[in-house]
Amino acid sequence: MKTVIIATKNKGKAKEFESLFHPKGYQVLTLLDLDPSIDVEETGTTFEENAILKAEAIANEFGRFVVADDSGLIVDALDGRPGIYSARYAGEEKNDAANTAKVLEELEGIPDAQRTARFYCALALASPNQQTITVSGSVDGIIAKVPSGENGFGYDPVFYVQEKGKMMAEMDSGEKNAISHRAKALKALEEKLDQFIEGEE
Ligand SMILES: O=P(O)(O)OP(=O)(O)OP(=O)(O)OC[C@H]1O[C@@H](n2cnc3c(O)ncnc32)[C@H](O)[C@@H]1O
Ligand SMILES: [Mg+2]
Repeated sequence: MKTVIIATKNKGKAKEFESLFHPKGYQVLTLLDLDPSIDVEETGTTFEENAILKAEAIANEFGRFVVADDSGLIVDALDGRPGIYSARYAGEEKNDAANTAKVLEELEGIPDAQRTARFYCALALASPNQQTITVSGSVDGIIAKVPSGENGFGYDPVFYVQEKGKMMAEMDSGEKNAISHRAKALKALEEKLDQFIEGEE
């Protein structure tokens, strides 16, 4: 079986990449499998820059091609926050519930019409031998007032997707993968992946 390395330590992302890559015939390995002690500093100012930093560092570490994901929640009423700081919004411990609570608190008193947001995902594909490629995807939503749903991760329990009439965390993985920012970015990457892998051989 073909293997793809994803430069992530986020369990929620890892699960989604598995369900997205398995049907394409790839086994997924993440830093959680390979070496959880590796930590790449996310010093970029955009999702793309951070995805490139992670992908290139891990590609150089393992000497082969790697995909990295940098993603987050962009809330219009918060001037785009938490944005690239989504993982650590409420502190270094990267607590999903605390991050979500902080966003809800900051949006207190803001009516539904002004609670518009989107998830954004930048993917970088890097290798020691080739020029790095980036792609992106996004999905629009509204920040709910009360969390609901057990599925997914991160801000999914407060991200209401109007076209589906439910919260992201109320969708099963198939439903989320049909509309998510990550799935859209991966679709864009898919078109370039085969050619990139040929360049490796
Ligand atoms: O850097 P890696 O190791 O990949 O893991 P991370 O959790 O630090 O990942 P990011 O730096 O890309 O930060 C992304 C954060 O944005 C949020 N996020 C991204 N995608 C999401 C999704 O599909 N559903 C809910 N929240 C999401 C969530 O809080 C993530 O922790
Ligand atoms: Mg991170």
